[in-house]
Amino acid sequence: MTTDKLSQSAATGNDAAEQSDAERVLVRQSTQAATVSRFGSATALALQDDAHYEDLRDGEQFDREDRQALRRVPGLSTELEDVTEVEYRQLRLENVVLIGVYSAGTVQDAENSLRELAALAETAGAVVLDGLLQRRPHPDPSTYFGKGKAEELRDVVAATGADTVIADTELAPSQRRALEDVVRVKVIDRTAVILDIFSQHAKSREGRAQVELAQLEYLLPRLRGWGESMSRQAGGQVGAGTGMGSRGPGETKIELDRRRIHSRMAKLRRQIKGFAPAREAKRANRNRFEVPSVAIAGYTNAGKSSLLNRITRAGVLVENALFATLDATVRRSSTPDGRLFTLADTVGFVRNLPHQLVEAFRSTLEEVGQSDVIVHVVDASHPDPAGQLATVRDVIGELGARDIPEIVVFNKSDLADDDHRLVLRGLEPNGVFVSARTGEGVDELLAQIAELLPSPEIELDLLVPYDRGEIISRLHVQGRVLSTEYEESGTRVRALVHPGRTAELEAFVVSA
Ligand SMILES: Nc1nc2c(ncn2[C@@H]2O[C@H](COP(=O)(O)OP(=O)(O)OP(=O)(O)O)[C@@H](O)[C@H]2O)c(=O)[nH]1
Ligand SMILES: [Mg+2]
Repeated sequence: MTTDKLSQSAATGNDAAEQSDAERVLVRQSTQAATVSRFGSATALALQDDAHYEDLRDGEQFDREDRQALRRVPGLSTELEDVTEVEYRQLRLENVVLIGVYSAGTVQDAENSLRELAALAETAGAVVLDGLLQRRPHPDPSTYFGKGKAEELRDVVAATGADTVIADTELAPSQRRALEDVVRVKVIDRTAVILDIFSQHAKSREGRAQVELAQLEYLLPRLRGWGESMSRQAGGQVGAGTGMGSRGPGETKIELDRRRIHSRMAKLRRQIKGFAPAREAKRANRNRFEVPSVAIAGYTNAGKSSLLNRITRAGVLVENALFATLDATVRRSSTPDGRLFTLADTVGFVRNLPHQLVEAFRSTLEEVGQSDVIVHVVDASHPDPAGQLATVRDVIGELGARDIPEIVVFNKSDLADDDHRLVLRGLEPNGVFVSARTGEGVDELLAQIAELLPSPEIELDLLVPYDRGEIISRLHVQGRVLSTEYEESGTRVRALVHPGRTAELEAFVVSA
């Protein structure tokens, strides 16, 4: 990563930058229809006017004049006269053009997907200059866009001064190379962007190891491609800072042969396995004391961390960016009737989540698979809540967590008007409308959690000596105390406890 790039992406995390992003989005939202993108950080696409939006809707490329009228970052064209120019190009902020292919009948979906790609690109630190959709039954096997459109794309790239093209679906290595040859700038795909975001954000050692593993997995089949056009274009400095999508596991590693990459991957896998026992121990500890667990799952940017903060005042990073959370956070909370439970924040889901990451982030998502209740957060202000619900449920299914009781939460309900609420109700009649921002619905959510949490069910009659006060407190928190009497030798308690806890209480049981 270059210095420019560093300070640029660092800036996206600070308050001032976020503030101005938010302001821009707010301005826009007040002037546009409710169905328009709410990806807060997708300001580049968002700033484009309605005419442009309509054009995207048609899937047709708008004409040159219109395009010239779009917001542009001033600068020279970066069309390559010669591949050696690339080093110079690296010093600049990445300016990207997005491309997507959709087949008939899925215009809306293609649009939302491209909008989401814009948010992803911006989260990764790029500036989105333009977005082009082409309608065709399948992406062209050789250049993704058809030949004619690929040439038009080359003109758009030249006219906008873009230095990177991002395709909305995963490109075959050969497609990427062929398209690069046509457009003469770097071409990457959605998967590369997501991997890049993860590599920027992962903080823990485990998270970093998992991201590197995912990157290597992605890279492996593309080695030849990188060896040819990319290493030429990028001067071979993949890890050293060719920017988005190529901040890989490092220059030398790229040049390693497959076998050495494989052995690096094996090492990472071992490392990751090594992290598991600590996590397991933590979880076992929770299980031993029978603290039930709740996992907050949901689409990226739905407001999961905000909700966790609202419920537990945890101070977890909330950011109007995708994938703000990449490491699991677990906090304690309690039901209105005082029972303790753990609440886990999780990494956000996204459509077309690179399969390498589904695997790699299973550890974070394990919290979901092992929880007693899943709080499934949906962004009530999102244009495609049904798509979000489906994507998240697919992954929940893959985790083998389908049978875990689920509470659907429509968060950001402060942004949803009555009509929108009606639509959401239709999708999920039992959904709870919540706003992490205003606090609306949070009590109702807590009440529902309390209802679904496994409740203590074994009734015990105990006599607890006065010097074992901690047992009484724990019974209050983890079980349900039915009656208390103070006798000469201790406290006589009738309480409901979880099956797993009876053993440690045996010594205090009063025989009938
Ligand atoms: N208006 C409104 N905005 C909200 C609400 N909850 C969250 N947000 C905003 O939505 C954005 C995303 O919130 P996060 O809590 O980071 O979302 P997340 O689901 O944890 O996102 P990732 O960790 O990136 O997957 C932030 O800008 C929040 O301020 C809400 O109830 N109302
Ligand atoms: Mg989060």
